[in-house]
Amino acid sequence: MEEKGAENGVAAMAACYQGFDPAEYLQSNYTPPRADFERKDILLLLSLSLTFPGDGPTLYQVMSGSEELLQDEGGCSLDWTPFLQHVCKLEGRRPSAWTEKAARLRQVIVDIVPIDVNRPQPLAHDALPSAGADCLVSCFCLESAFTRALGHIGRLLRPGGHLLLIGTLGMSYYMAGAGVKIPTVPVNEAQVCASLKESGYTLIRLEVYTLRQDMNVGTDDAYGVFFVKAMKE
Ligand SMILES: C[S@@+](CC[C@H](N)C(=O)[O-])C[C@H]1O[C@@H](n2cnc3c(N)ncnc32)[C@H](O)[C@@H]1O
Repeated sequence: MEEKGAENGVAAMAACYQGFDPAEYLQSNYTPPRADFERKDILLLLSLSLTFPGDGPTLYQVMSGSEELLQDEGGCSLDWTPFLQHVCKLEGRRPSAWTEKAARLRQVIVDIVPIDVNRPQPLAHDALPSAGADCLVSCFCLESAFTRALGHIGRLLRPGGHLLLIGTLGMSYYMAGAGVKIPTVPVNEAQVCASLKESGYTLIRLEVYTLRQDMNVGTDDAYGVFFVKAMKE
């Protein structure tokens, strides 16, 4: 009975995501006031970047981890150039190095594979080396089933491997397109820590950023963002 309920929940969520509009999502979350390179307090959001589960339409995660792409091969509307330039700056490179970084990104992203964090085995069994990945990076993707999803993605990591996680605090929904309201599980800092522990991770570092009033753009009800570095036990 419980299993059937969970299956229905997953199916309902999958139906919601049919309406996910990448252009709207990027406009709401990756343009000012939420992404503003003039403001020092927001830049933290971009400085912890590397990738993995549920990247969706965004690329900022992979810019530092390897060294987006570019406008518009997939019909995506956001110009990632300022993000690339900013990551170069954070890394101490000259801003003009962004073109090299973009080229390198194209080289090192070898594949994009489907993942479903609701499944105990989220990736196809041969998508990763059998020992597991050294590092997983997940940004704003586990909110639909936080603790369960944390446990599932942990199976992709080798023991001693690292998890870099970014997520929202207190968010019960977000708008992913006109009229597309996606329900999420609101968590607070204590719940994040407890879920990590329950799922077999050792917390190394937790940072919290409280969203400023002007960053409430009406597309979700989050009060903050957390950044976690953790190790799989
Ligand atoms: C809020 S968006 C985050 C997009 C992007 N990672 C970012 O940092 O802005 C949520 C993402 O979670 C992905 N997602 C939703 N359900 C998922 C699931 N069961 N497994 C993996 N990813 C999922 C969606 O495709 C979407 O890209």
